[in-house]
Amino acid sequence: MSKPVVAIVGRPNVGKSTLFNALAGEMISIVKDTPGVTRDRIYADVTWLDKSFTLIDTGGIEPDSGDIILSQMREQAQIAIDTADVIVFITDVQQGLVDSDAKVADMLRRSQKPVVLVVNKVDSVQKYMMDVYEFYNLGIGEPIAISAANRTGIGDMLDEIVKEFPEDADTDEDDDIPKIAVVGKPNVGKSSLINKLLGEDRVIVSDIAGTTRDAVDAKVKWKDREYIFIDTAGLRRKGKIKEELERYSVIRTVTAVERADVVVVVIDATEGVTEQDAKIAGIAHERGKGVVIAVNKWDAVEKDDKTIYKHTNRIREVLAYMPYAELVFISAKSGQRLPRLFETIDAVIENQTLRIQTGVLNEILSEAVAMQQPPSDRGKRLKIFYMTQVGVKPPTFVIFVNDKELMHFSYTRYIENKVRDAFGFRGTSLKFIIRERGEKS
Ligand SMILES: Nc1nc2c(ncn2[C@@H]2O[C@H](COP(=O)(O)OP(=O)(O)OP(=O)(O)O)[C@@H](O)[C@H]2O)c(=O)[nH]1
Ligand SMILES: Nc1nc2c(ncn2[C@@H]2O[C@H](COP(=O)(O)OP(=O)(O)OP(=O)(O)O)[C@@H](O)[C@H]2O)c(=O)[nH]1
Repeated sequence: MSKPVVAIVGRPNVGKSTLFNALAGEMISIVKDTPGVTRDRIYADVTWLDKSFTLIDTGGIEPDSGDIILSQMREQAQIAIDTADVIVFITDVQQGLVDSDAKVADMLRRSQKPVVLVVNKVDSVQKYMMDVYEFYNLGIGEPIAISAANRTGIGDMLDEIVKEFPEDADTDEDDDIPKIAVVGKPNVGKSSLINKLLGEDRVIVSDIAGTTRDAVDAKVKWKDREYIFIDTAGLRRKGKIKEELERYSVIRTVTAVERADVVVVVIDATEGVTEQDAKIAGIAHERGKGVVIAVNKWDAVEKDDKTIYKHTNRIREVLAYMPYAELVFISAKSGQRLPRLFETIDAVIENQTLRIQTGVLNEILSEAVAMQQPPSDRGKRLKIFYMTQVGVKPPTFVIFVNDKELMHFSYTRYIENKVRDAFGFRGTSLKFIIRERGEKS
């Protein structure tokens, strides 16, 4: 099941960043070791009780004349309507209810998306509670009073948010069909790839209306197997400044990746791999998705017998945090090696759901421990009791030890490599959880 997406919408200065940081700072579990992934306030992974979601900030409004603010708020709200499962509309009790709030509330109400109305800066309940009731007039439900700065009311707000999540997002009738997100920088050939897949005889089927306004999911059949391709191309929205465009395309990439089983990161061979490619691939890595790097426009590269090695090495270097990623050199234009792309996607799907028996895992583990002694600290040596696989997508393992503090990142990496040597797991990240024996799961 893909994680729900929650978007924050609100006027400038109502406290969106403060709220975002409060949520992102304390309750998120992020993988911090992905180089090349800058974390600004565009998105964060939040966990509340037993629920996780992706929080996005559609932000980026310049405080300016009233008219511009309103039009930008509409734009922001539209992005939220397009991409989110739940919208958090945040207002400010100290500024009071203003006209643009009412207009945006109308828009949100018409979208029929679940909306949680939040009134911020209620630093004192006594002082402001009467003013909070005024926000009922927006007609989008009961206002929840919070103070983002003091971190009060946040739990109640999160309760309301998670209540709105779809019971089980698996109600989709296409749910057994693997979902493949095609992501990448502008102009790398994402649309060309999807068009090629749809255009050839062996691949047509239908277009199904996507969940979002301008993303179209395409159902593709290849060798009797169906796939749903999630297209993120054509993210250019007219008349937008560069920064805003970037934010929008990050949001769209994150939400597409969230829905996908496997992510095809398209890069442009004629340009070579860049930091921006690393950032985009990092979004898939952090979310534990299957990853295939499609090196496109291979037809346009002048080649000698070393070209492919040079490209491979360079990509491995820039994407060093995901050595497991599969590489395929393709041409969306000529269709070259598209069959190979499908074969690779199939293999990655299989690896994402591969389960290894505990007995077999522990044979690998004892061999690994015998070959390289676990680390020790101040006379105390790490003891590894056993390991077991507890999940898939991505394959997740728990290693039971005597003392968590003694388990170094490098030793976990060593065990990961041994597991990979034995079982491959190409194309998928692996997750390791270290637990002390006796600790509850
Ligand atoms: N009194 C009070 N002030 C708050 C609270 N939350 C945020 N603020 C203040 O409100 C101001 C705006 O907060 P931000 O979080 O930057 O607001 P924003 O909505 O992200 O603003 P933009 O980036 O312009 O869209 C800052 O000075 C915050 O310190 C609160 O709960 N109480
Ligand atoms: N030589 C060559 N050119 C290609 C190939 N694939 C795409 N192109 C060209 O690259 C340009 C961009 O292709 P698009 O498919 O529009 O790229 P995109 O990633 O969808 O771009 P956005 O919509 O901006 O995100 C076009 O001029 C294509 O003709 C390829 O395999 N070989």
